[in-house]
Amino acid sequence: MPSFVHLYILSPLPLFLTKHFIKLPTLNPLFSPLNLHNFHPNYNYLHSKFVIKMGSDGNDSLSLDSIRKTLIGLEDTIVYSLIERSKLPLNSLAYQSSPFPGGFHGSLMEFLVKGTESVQAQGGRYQSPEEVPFFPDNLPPPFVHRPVNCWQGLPPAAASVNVSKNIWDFYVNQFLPLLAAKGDDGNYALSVASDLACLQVISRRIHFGKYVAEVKFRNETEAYTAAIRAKDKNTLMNLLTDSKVEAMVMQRVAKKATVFGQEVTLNATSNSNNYKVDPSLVSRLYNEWVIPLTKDIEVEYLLRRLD
Ligand SMILES: O=C(O)C(=O)C[C@]1(C(=O)O)C=C[C@@H](O)C=C1
Repeated sequence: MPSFVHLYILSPLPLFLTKHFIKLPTLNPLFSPLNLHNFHPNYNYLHSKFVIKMGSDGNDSLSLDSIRKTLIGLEDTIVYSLIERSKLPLNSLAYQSSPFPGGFHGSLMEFLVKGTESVQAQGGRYQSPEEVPFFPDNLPPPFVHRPVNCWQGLPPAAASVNVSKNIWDFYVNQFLPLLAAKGDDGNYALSVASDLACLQVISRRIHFGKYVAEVKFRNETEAYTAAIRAKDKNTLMNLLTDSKVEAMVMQRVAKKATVFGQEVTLNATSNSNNYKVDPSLVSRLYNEWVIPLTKDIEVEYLLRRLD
């Protein structure tokens, strides 16, 4: 004997009511726990193991070629971000420590970067090994969890190495005065926003060295294992160094600076050697800081690879 409840469920009435009168709460799919736990995109169900995916960059397998493609893509972003920062003068007041209302003591740059990182951490930014905050202490927990959890496959001790302090120091104290012209136009917050864009992409590029090191370790496990066990930094550095690739990288970034940074005018007689950012400075950035720090990250990663 069908009850009233049965009739109600079987009738089109619930559908009609839900459609027209009852507003179900719509959860942002980013925050839904279903997004996290039902299905793990890095899990290879056929072979029962995690495979490392590279996340947002479109390359989803761990090979030297695919990682180098990502590094090449990041070159573009680095050159564009340098072009943006070079439009503003140095604005050195933004980098000098002073007391702020509310008890904060530091530079305007530190103040703004800490605040931005705190918001970005909540939005789920620092959840993969290539995304490293400059001020990791007391960051709030994320309320967005990235579904493609690309750190799953890297050994946690090795994945946690970072050179953020060195990146910050060379950028603020050595590189920025070469990039930005002397002067002060009062656009402090804008300058720092541009700095942070530069710093974040440079840091991402350098910390991608963790994946490079992982692939190199997998390709030549025996040789790397011996050097790791002997804690032999020099041998590790020699094993991972490819001077030809380094030379190509430096040439390519200089070329990108000439192509992306040329003045575009309708006047055929304009001076085509007037670049927005000096190509030799971009090459120098890579030669003196980006490549050496990437190699440091690779060595540090390898030293902890077997922990
Ligand atoms: O492509 C590699 O094999 C890397 O390790 C990256 C990189 C670089 O930073 O560009 C670093 C070390 C090598 O000597 C060559 C290039």
